[in-house]
Amino acid sequence: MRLEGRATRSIWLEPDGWSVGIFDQRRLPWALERLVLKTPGQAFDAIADMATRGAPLIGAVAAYGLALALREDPSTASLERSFAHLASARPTAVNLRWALERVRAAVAERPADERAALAYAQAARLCDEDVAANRAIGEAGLPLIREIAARKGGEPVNILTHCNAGWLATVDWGTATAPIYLAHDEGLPVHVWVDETRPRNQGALTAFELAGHGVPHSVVVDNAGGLLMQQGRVDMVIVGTDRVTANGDVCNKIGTYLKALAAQAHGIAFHVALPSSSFDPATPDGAAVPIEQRASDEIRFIPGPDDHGAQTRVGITASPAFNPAFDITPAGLVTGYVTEKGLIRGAAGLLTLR
Ligand SMILES: CSC[C@@H](O)[C@@H](O)C(=O)COP(=O)(O)O
Repeated sequence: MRLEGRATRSIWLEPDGWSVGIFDQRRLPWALERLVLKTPGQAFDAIADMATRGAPLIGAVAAYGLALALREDPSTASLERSFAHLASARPTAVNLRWALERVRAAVAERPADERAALAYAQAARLCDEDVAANRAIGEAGLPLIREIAARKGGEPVNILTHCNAGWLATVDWGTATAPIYLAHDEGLPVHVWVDETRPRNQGALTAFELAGHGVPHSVVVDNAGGLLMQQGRVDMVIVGTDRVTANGDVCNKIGTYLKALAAQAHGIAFHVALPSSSFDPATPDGAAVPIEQRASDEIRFIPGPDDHGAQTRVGITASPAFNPAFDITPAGLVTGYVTEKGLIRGAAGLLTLR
């Protein structure tokens, strides 16, 4: 998407041709800082500390992390060690292991001196595929917005989203945001309710993106969704996902489930956008997904700039806190899965993704 007037992806190779550039998402939306990853350890830290985040982008960073490891040491021992280490950076998004497996499969049977170049090529291919998949997700989701727009005869289509499933969370376009960007580009009136998404406030990233693309939006606190739906001010909900299991259960950022419950209570469509890399047919249902448990300080403190722009944090509570990062929305609450292969209604159709 466009950033500072230029077409920009969320991950790139630096001019040296081998180190990997990403944005430090911990600093957004206050500052646009880039990080340069030169070692697999730096790739691991960027994922674990959430400098980079979002299921597809985590996969892309891990893929390049494995390429960086093979550049240092192309042995099989190094491949397996780095694979295991990078795979442990975060537990929930299935894209992480998927991407690492793609790279490992491309290099494992090849001579050591070819492995780094092959790994870089595979990581680049995976990134290009993600961009194409997200664009296709946009095309598959656009008719949903068109239908509502036609019904509303010129009134804005109000779309609620949770977390950041935008271009910053993928390589480009985003998943949940791709249909929104395409709708906006073709002149449909859209307005996005952006859930703040405590505790990491990924809604601020979504708002940053939407502002950059000129899409009207409002950030709301996570608890506002129920009221907005009750008042008829939400036409559809669309979210991304970290993993959709074989039965169609959806693991996504904590708070997604409550929005799905509210949407069902009010007869509002609840759509999940996903590339096939987020589908995990090997995990039977949501109960089997490892839910990441993050530090309680993420709840107890909020980071941000002070009045002079210096990074600081403020306390919210001195009490113990419990911080599960994801939740499970049962398949029965999902109206449709918006995928690069089209709109899928019903979990059985997900099997076409693998
Ligand atoms: C296209 S991104 C989909 C999901 O990864 C996204 O909604 C989400 O939950 C991200 O969680 P995060 O903890 O910020 O990595």
